[in-house]
This record gives sequence, structure tokens and C-alpha cells, in this order.
Amino acid sequence: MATTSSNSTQTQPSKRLLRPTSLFTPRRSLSTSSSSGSSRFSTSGPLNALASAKKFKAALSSEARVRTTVKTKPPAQSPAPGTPTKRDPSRPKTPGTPRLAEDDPHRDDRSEMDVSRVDPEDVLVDWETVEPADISGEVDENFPRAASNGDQDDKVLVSIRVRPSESPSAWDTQMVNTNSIKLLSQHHRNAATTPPVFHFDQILTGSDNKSVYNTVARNHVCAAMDGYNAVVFAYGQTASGKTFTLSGDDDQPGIIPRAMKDIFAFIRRTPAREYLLRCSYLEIYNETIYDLLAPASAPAVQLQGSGANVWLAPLREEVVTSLAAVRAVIARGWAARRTATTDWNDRSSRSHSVFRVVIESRERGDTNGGRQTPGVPSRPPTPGGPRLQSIGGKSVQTSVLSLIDLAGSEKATSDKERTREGKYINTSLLTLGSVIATLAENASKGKSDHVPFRNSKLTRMLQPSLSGDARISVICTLNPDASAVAESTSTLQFAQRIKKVQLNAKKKEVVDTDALLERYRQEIEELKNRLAEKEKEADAPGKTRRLSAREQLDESKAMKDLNARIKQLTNLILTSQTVDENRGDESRPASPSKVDFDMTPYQLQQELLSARREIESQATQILALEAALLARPELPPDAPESEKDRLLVEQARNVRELEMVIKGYDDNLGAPLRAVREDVEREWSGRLAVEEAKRKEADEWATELARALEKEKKARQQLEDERRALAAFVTRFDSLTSSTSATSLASLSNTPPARASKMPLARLPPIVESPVRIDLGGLRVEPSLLEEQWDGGGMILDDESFDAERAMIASSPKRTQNQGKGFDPPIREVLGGKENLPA
Ligand SMILES: Nc1ncnc2c1ncn2[C@@H]1O[C@H](COP(=O)(O)OP(=O)(O)OP(=O)(O)O)[C@@H](O)[C@H]1O
Repeated sequence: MATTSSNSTQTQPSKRLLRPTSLFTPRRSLSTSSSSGSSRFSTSGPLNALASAKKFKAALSSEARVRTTVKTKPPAQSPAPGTPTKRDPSRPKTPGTPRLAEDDPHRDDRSEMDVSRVDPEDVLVDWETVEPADISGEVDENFPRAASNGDQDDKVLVSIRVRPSESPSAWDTQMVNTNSIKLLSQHHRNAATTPPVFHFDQILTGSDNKSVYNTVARNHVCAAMDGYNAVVFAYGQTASGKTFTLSGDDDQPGIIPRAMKDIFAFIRRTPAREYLLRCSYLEIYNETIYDLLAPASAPAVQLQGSGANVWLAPLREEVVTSLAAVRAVIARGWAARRTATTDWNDRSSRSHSVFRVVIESRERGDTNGGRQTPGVPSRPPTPGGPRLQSIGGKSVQTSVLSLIDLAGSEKATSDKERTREGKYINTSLLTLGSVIATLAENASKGKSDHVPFRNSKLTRMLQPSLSGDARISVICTLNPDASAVAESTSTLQFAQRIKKVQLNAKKKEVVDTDALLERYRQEIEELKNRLAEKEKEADAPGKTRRLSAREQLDESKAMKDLNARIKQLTNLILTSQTVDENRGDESRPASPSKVDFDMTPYQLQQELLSARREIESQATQILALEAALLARPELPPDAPESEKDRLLVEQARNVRELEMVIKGYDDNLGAPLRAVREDVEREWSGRLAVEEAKRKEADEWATELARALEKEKKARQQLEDERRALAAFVTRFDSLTSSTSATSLASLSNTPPARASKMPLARLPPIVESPVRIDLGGLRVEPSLLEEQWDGGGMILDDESFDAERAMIASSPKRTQNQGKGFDPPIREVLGGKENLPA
């Protein structure tokens, strides 16, 4: 296990509580909304972008050109260091929740940009094109190899980062070499028990973002460069340091800027490959997804697909070829993020923000542009951005690195709008928590309970990753103050649960299908020739001797093998074409032949869905081939017969090939898919019935519970009424007895009912059929004592205790003393409906 950075960072001056400014960008003025747009771009970024863009054959995009000419205002004054937990009341609050303003001068230029028309071959990055200045200066020789541990099952890497604070910490993070954290006992509520100790992969303290990046994110960035999907996210209470960890500030750049530097460093150290990098930046605000790189007027981003096949559209992806271009993209996205001043944080993130880098790579080689499936018309530009083509039999690796800054959980704030946002934030974080809890439970108990991914946009978006498709690192940030112990404990509990989630990320590779197809076709041709030769040999009239039975058997087996191989290759052609058609969707399985019947019904359903799409695309391809066939130029009428014959033969061969493809399609896809569909449908309907029965049972139970609760409430209310009546009565009675002499009491006891009824006592609510038996036995009872006893249940006696109590009271000397003074018979009778004092 890696060592914690706690020791190294603890010794540093750790009271830097600077507000993170935008990445690489001039600091924004404190409460200024991004709508001003004034300090949106980095002063250095655009210039660098211009410098490095010159290296490439084509300009990146119209937008890149626009960016290079952006004039930026001087940066706003640096924020003063201060405690992050208190807002300066004199400072105005952030107005609303800013987005890029409609009057943004660059908005229209951006909307004209069409990244999908960028030729991917023009925007490749390789070790030669990476500027030395664009890479991390801290990269060591082993860096690119630190990437991954293969396609192994693995767990989420969970680290805790405790933010420095001016108040004394309520947490003990110094337990030597244990990577554990514990609440100091003076802050533990239950003095009788010792506070629990939480264990994690890392406990980090201090303000050093470099060590944090190296410990929690670097391996994941390397894994993404190596073809695995990777997710790094920060979770924690508001103002606990999530944005500081992800984005950092000018002095302490966070994970996002460091990751981008490492990506370029990785490319520079990998001369054998070339890369295509596409960035996107989005936020989930009040359960709506906004593209932070799109114009403010752009429609909201929708989550499409389901299960493991979730994608976002329309989402702008910008091709980046240098760190300067990345900086500009991040700065633009950052400026459009919704932040506001809250009671706890001057620049609180009001949304979950996701910075994504799609990394495509292939082995370097001679490139002659993309390839095309024969007979199929050229493809339209890929929506959302260019895709890397596989050329010359080399595969293309695709992975996505997602760096997520979650909004912080928080209590109700003093501001109405912030409270509304807070509700959305808390709800989606709660859903994340319950998704994680179910996943953890499923993993640890081998269950397959329904996971409520669909309950929030955040969880639905993270579904493929949380379902095991990505390497995940989570940094849970803590505010160490005693006032935040409850929130910190809840964060630690979330962190513990996510540790149990099981991952199984796999590399995504797509092969060059043209090369494969060509190979298969050649092999089929050779095999057919061999088959024809063999048939010829067998039928040859000059054959000298008859074959023995054994030889005949061998011969027919060889023929059979040849036929089987031809059939297999035909199927492979089909499968390769299917893979090719799937190229745009990284998450889709390569081929239905990979259907694994041990998968869960849910996964099978996903497979079924993608298989259906494959069938559709296959059908389209067949149609395209047929159309190409029909569209062949007709021969001129005077064409020689031999030419006509040649074309006829060719036509017949094409028809045969098509028939083979269709047959392969039937053999390969039809039957297994039907079987899969039937299996899935059967299994799902069974599960549905079980779930419905369970739900019915739960509903009934809930109704029963509600009924019992109602009954309980009524009984309680009745008891409460009685208690009040009794207390009032005793108070009244007691005041009467204390203020009146024994003689006047005696006369009171003889007061005729008509007079007595005018006394306040007569207004006491009559209590009929009291379920509680009370006997004061003629004793004087202090009202306060009575209430106390009643509250504690002391007056509620079972039959046996009641009799014992009564016997004791009967023998009490005080009772004897009071007898004849009007205190007998017991007060119970008075409460039993007689409004008058006892005679
Ligand atoms: N480890 C740290 N070292 C120094 N300062 C920090 C550290 N963590 C946080 N801060 C400071 O604390 C303040 C709040 O941090 P930050 O904005 O990152 O919190 P957050 O968790 O992202 O909050 P929110 O959820 O409201 O967006 C900032 O001023 C930041 O500079």
C-alpha cells in the first residue's frame, strides 16, 4: 500500500485556505458571476494554442482560431486567504446561478464551429508533436508503465483528504502506518463506547496537491492512457475541499490540470502510438445536464440509451492537441460553471461538474486517410467529433477519463435559491449513496438486487462506470472542525461503502476490420481452390488406383474440414463487419458471439439491445451491398460477349457471396439471439412476478404499520388528556387543601353539589373509561411529582402492582390521619365521571 502523504504534507504550512481560482486562469473576482465573461480565458492559454496549432496540417477548428485572438481583461485581484467556512456578510452574494451570457461576444463564433468535420488525421498527437513544455516536469521513466494491473477484478481506490482548518481538528489522522482515521474521544457522543476507527487506502492532509494527485489519480490517468475507462471523483460536505482537490489554484494545480500534463507526457514517452484527444465539460444542475462548452442557448444535454450503453447527446467534444488548447477548453467550461457564495463557501459549486477526455490511440504507421467498407457509401461526419480510424490491421483503443467535482452536501442555507439548489444536490448525493450501498451489498453478498441508477441524472450517467466498467478513485474530503462531525462521519460511512464496490474494467479495442476481412476473404478463396482441386483429383479419369476405405474417410474428413473452415470464415467476415459498424459506440460488446450466458439478466438485456442494433446495421449493410450491385454500370449494347460473360460470372459470385453473408447472418445471429431473447424474457418475467409479490407484501405491511401507528397515536392522545386532567385536578385540589384549614376542608366536603359545580374543578373534562388505573389513596400528591411519575410511567401499574400499592397506601399512617377529612373515597371515582367532589 502506498504511503500516505500525510506525513509529508503535515509538516508544511497547512493553513492555506485560498479559494481555488479557475484552472490556469486568472483569478475571478470573488462574487462575480461568469455572465460578465470578462476573465473567462487564460492569458497564456490562447497564445500557446496559437503557437502549437501551427504544427498541424489543419487548424483545429474555427473555434480554436477564435480562441487564439481572444483579448482577456487583466485578472481580478487575488482572493485573500481566509477561512473557508464563513462568508463575509459585507460582500454581496453571487447573483443567481450564472451561465455564459447571451451577450457573450464569442458565443456566435462557437456555435458555428463544427468539430465533427475536423479530419482526425489532421489532429493526431504523437511523441513528436507534443511540446516539451506541455508535459509534466515530474514525470519519471516508469511513468507510462505505472498504468494498470491488467484486466483484473479490482476495488475502488478510496482516499480521505482532511482539509486544514484554523480550529482544532476533531479527528485523529496520525495513527501511524494504518491509513485510518478516528474521531477524538472528546467529540464522541456516546462516552460509554470508543469512537470507531475507519480504514482507507489513503489518509491525506495538508495543502499539497501534487502528492494528492500522485497518490489518488496518477495511476488512473495512466490506466486511461492504456485503454481503460477511468473515473476520479471528489465527494464531501460543502467547503471541504473538493474543488481545491480537483482544480486547485495557481500555486497548487489540482488533479485536472496535472492529469492533462501527464496525458501529454504519456504521449511523449510512447513513440509507438498516436493519439486523438477529445475533451468535453458538462455540469448537472438541478437535475438538468448542461454542456459547459456549448453556447448558453444550446439545448440541455440528454442521457440516451440505457444500462451500460449510456451516452450523452448533444455533447460538444473539442479536439485538443496541446496543453494550451486544453487550458482554453477548461477555462471556458470553468467560467460557465454555476457557483455562488453560500453561508459556508465563497465560491461554492452549485452543480456536479464532469470534465471528460476521450482518448483514442492506435499504433503509428503509414496513414493514408481513413478506410471505407467496400460497397458502402462514404460515411457522414461523425456527430460529436472525429473518430480515429483503424488502419492496416491495427486496432484502435478507446477510453474515457472522467474527472468529477461533485457539489457538496449541505444544510439549509439562509438563501432561498441556494436552498432549492441544495435540495437537488442532496437528493442526487443521496441517490449516489444508495446506489453505492446496493452495489456494495450485491458485491459482498453475491446478490443482484435492483440498483436505483435511474433515480438521478448523476447515477444514470455514472452507471457504466459504477457497474464495473471503469477504474475508479474516490477522494472524500472532510472538514475537520468539531461543528462538522456529523457530516464528516456520514462522508466516512459513504467512503466505507464505496470501498466494497467490485470493479472489472476491461480495455476497449477495435480492430481494423478491413484488414481482417481481406485476410478472411483470401483464406476462403484459397480454401475453395483447394476444395476444387481435391474434387477434381477425385474425379480425374486417369486416376491410377482406387483409394482405400481409410483413405476415403480421411479424404472426406479433409473436405468436411475445409467446408467447415469456409463456413467459419464466412461467419467471421460477418462478425468483423458487425464490429466495424459498432465502432462509434465504445461501450457496445464486439459481437453477439461473445454473449455470456452467465451474465445477469440485466446485462443480457443490454446485450440483446445491442445485438438488435447490430441486426439493424447488418440489414442496412446488406441493403447497401444490394444497392451497389444494382447500381453497377450497364454494358453498352455493342459490348463483346466475353465481357458480358465475365460480368455475369462476377454477378453470380457476388450473389453467392451475399447469400453466404445472409446465411452466416442467420446462423450466427438469428438462433442465438432468439434464444437469448427468450431466456431474458422468461427470466425477467419471473423476476418481475417475484418483485411484484414482494412489493405487495411490503405495501400491506406498510398499511398495517400505518394503522397501528394511528391507533398508537390515539391511545397516546387519550393518555395525555387524562394526565393533564389529573394534573389540573390535583393542582387544584392541592391548593385547596393547603390554603384551607381542616375545618374548612371538612365543610368543603359537605358542600352541596350545586355549589361545588361552580368551582373550576367542575370544568375538568370528564374522563370515561380510563384505560389506566390510578389510585391516590387519599394521600396528598405533589403535582410536580405526579407529572414526573406519569411521564416516566410510574403511575401505570399492572394489576398485581396496583393491588400491592393500594395495600401499602391503605396501611399508610397518613391515610389514617386523613380519613374522615373528605379525601376518601379515592379520587379515581371522581375521575370516573363524577364532576363533584366526593361526599
Ligand atoms: N487542502 C486544502 N488546503 C488549503 N485550502 C483548502 C484546502 N481544501 C479547501 N481549501 C480551501 O477551502 C475553501 C473551500 O474549498 P472548496 O471550494 O474546494 O470546497 P468544496 O468542497 O468544493 O465546496 P463546494 O461543495 O461548496 O463547492 C476554498 O477557499 C479552498 O481554497
